[in-house]
Amino acid sequence: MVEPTPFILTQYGSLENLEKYCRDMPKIELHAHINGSISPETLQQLVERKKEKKPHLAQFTIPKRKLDVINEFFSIFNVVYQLTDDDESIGYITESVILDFKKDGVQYLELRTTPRSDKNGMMTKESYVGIVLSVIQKFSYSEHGIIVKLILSIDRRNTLEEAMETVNLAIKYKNRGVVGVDLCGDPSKGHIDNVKPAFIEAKKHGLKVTLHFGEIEENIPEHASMLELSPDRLGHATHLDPESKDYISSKNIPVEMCMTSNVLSNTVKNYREHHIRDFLITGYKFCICTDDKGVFFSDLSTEYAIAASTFSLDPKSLFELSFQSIDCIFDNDETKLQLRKIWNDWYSSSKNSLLTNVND
Ligand SMILES: CNc1ncnc2c1ncn2[C@@H]1O[C@H](COP(=O)(O)O)[C@@H](O)[C@H]1O
Ligand SMILES: [Zn+2]
Repeated sequence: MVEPTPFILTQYGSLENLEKYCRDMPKIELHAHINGSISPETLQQLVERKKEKKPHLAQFTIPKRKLDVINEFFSIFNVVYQLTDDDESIGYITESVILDFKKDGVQYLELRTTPRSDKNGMMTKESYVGIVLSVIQKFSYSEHGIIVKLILSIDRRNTLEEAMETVNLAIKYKNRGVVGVDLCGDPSKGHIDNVKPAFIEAKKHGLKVTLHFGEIEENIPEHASMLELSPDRLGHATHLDPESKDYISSKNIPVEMCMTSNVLSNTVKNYREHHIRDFLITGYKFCICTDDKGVFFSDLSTEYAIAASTFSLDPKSLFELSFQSIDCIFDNDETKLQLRKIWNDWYSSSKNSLLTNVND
């Protein structure tokens, strides 16, 4: 994974130094699905809570392996959702996921999640959003050193009615932490056109839009329709047709890059062939993200370390990548200014000897 290449050893001294540098550096996470980001420890606690009522879940753990095809990935959520099927567990996982990111040095976090209801009407999509937001609102930069915002996800299998319900919640809670909407889910199911009017409605109300885009080659025929929505960011953008490439470069659309997620779900062969390579060459904008740090066992600082060792990125280049993510956030310009100051202060602080060496 993180290789101690001669470049890394020259630039950072050791692998441990690289990992420490990546942890200490202020970071931004813009592509993290709440239910895919639950740590193995938190998942175990959920199993303990539920196993009396649901004994079939007692042995559940997330398997650590590379998938043959990405479709296999989504069945994991059939089980995870049985562990997170009430307001209390949703609040619990939201808090633990935020604390995990904070511990890893994330200072601005956009979580995303698909509102769900349960069969008995105890949890509604609105109560789901309400509980996630109530946890998010507990965190402030002045007190906790992290800003957290929310994106509501629409699953590709949703009907237009379901998608509209999610967008209406996003509109209702726009000034209470929701900054945008997302299209996610099994890329081999559904079609953008089934839910497109919901995204048009979201845009009309000033919400930002991000779309999982080109995760598999079969998604290419949908690209033109997706780009008509003027998305503010794209997720993955692994398989790009020439028109999408032109669009991304001419409009400078940031792409959320999730290396380990792509490699383990087998949409990218290996780290070296990850399309970050092309983006580094062309200068297209991207931000390093995790996608599902719980399912893929890789936190954001590890993703930065993997990028450094795969593409020979020195400390200054890594910092610049993190700094560039500030331009990609969905929150307002005031927050961007605040973050730029925090990042610049960290950069100029002499505390980080690695960076000082590089600057000298
Ligand atoms: C691996 N690449 C991916 N591609 C597409 N959708 C993904 C995904 N990883 C996760 N999700 C989406 O996020 C949901 C879980 O979090 P939430 O219940 O929303 O918090 C999954 O059900 C799936 O729809
Ligand atoms: Zn995703």
